[in-house]
Amino acid sequence: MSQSPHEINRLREQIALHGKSLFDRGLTMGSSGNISQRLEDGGCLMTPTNACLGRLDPARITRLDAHGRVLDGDAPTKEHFLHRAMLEERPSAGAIVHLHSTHSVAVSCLPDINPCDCIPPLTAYYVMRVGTLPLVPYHVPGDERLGDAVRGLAGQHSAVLLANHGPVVAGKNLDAAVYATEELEETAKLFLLLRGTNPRGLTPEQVDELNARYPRD
Ligand SMILES: O=C(O)[C@@H](O)C(=O)COP(=O)(O)O
Ligand SMILES: [Zn+2]
Repeated sequence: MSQSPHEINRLREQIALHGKSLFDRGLTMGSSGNISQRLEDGGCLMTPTNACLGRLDPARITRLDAHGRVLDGDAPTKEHFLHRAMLEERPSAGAIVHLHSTHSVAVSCLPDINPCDCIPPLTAYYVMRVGTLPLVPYHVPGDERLGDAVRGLAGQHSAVLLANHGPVVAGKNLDAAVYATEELEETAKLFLLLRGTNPRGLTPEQVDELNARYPRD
């Protein structure tokens, strides 16, 4: 099964619209960040490498087939391994967002975070959208080993934090992936604001109740 050219063009436009919105709000800078969208034929759309998310040309967004071969558009993001790993390990995910959002990156550089879960469950919405957030050990951007490291975690987690780099977040569609990335960034800001105050987070029972009532994709 595959989508019509009209539907694929609509998805390309959605990527460009979300990219501009994220960039305009300072959630990623320069040519940092990348977005992917699963297609029904097993392929996907990805933002091109070195492209500014604020000025994406929908026609130049890369389309890859199910084997990762470029069908059209510019050369894909250097993080194509990472996006493909996340999409392959999370069949329920329709889209992936990676940003260099400042507060999330700041958390990814802290020496004393829990690598199994970098941000505690401070709010209900964070638990509903992100859940647990493991830290992926540092690798050079675009290194295939980043894809392997993400592959090991993506089955269990819809979001991961690349050490000294930034978040990678999956959602059932692009809207959901963007909203979850935004929620992660806001919660990272809260976490940094609250550091040193011993904040009261949600209890394990409260987290369990949220997970039962609002399962993530
Ligand atoms: O941090 C990096 O270099 C990449 O992860 C990134 O954010 C932008 O790379 P491209 O998508 O290849 O431009
Ligand atoms: Zn990056």
